[in-house]
Amino acid sequence: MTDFDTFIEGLPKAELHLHIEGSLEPELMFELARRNAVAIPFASVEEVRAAYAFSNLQDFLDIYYAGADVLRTRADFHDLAMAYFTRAARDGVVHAELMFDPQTHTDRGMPFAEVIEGLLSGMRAAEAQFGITSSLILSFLRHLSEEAAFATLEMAEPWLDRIAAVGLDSSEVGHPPSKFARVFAAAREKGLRITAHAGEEGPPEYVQEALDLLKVERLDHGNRALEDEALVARLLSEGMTLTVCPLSNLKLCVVEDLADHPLDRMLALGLRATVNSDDPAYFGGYVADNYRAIAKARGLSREDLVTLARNSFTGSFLPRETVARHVARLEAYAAG
Ligand SMILES: Nc1ncnc2[nH]cnc12
Ligand SMILES: [Zn+2]
Repeated sequence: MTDFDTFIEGLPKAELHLHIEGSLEPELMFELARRNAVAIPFASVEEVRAAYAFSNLQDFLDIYYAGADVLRTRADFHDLAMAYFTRAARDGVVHAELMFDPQTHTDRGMPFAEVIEGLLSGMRAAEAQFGITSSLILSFLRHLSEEAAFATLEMAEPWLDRIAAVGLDSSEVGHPPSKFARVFAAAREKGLRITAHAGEEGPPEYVQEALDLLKVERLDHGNRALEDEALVARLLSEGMTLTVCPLSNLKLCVVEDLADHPLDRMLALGLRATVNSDDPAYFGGYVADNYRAIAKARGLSREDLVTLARNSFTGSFLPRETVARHVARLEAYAAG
């Protein structure tokens, strides 16, 4: 490992864009399939990995939702979360804001309580074992209806003090943020923070809608915002954080090659970009792999990496004082 790799792994960082269901490694998928007597259409871990060749977001989502079917109990969600934190600890993650998709589970008969209590239990165990703090982002599936999103928000009511934010994910094109304006207004009224996927495959207009109608406090992906100069100016003036996912962008063909990735252009423009893994079990890398891959592809400097890590704290939903503490520790690390 080079000094640069060691520097990346040791860099204290927050992960702000991670779908916990997307951290289900094929090995754990097989273990859970066996434990829960669920049939899966693959003979081996290698066969599962070979199936992970995607030409767009929908290709991936089809296999991602199918994979989640092995998750059947509270213990499964605990184990899933702990597997992620165990891996993230090695990558210098000190805080993670986990997205979860309740509808993927409640729609196949799992009680919301089992899902969230399993995750919360894994999050407590990770804090005790690794010192990693975390929070939850309840993500609505945008290919489903507004009514279904409202029902999910209602299910979450008893746990609202343990949910930091709501998000919006799944198939973007054809499901603009405007479809969920009323649900997000209700979530804001309940004191939840707001984020949403926009501009991954969808046009700049979807980013505009996420800002105007959902009132997002940060933007998941946001790549296509770069197509609109006025929108970039607005993101700059609002100090918006973008949760960028380089390996995801490569695997879902948002970019053809990492050498074409716009991350350093975002930084040069002054946008508050961060680096994240999105669905690491499906895209071939956890957060430090993403830092390494994009640093190599775009020739990022140590200073750029420190900026990315700093943005991960300032863009988090943590209280100001906690952010300041993390940033001070990061600056001390960067100073050597
Ligand atoms: N990259 C992504 N975009 C939209 N929805 C998702 N769900 C999980 N990963 C996603
Ligand atoms: Zn995502």
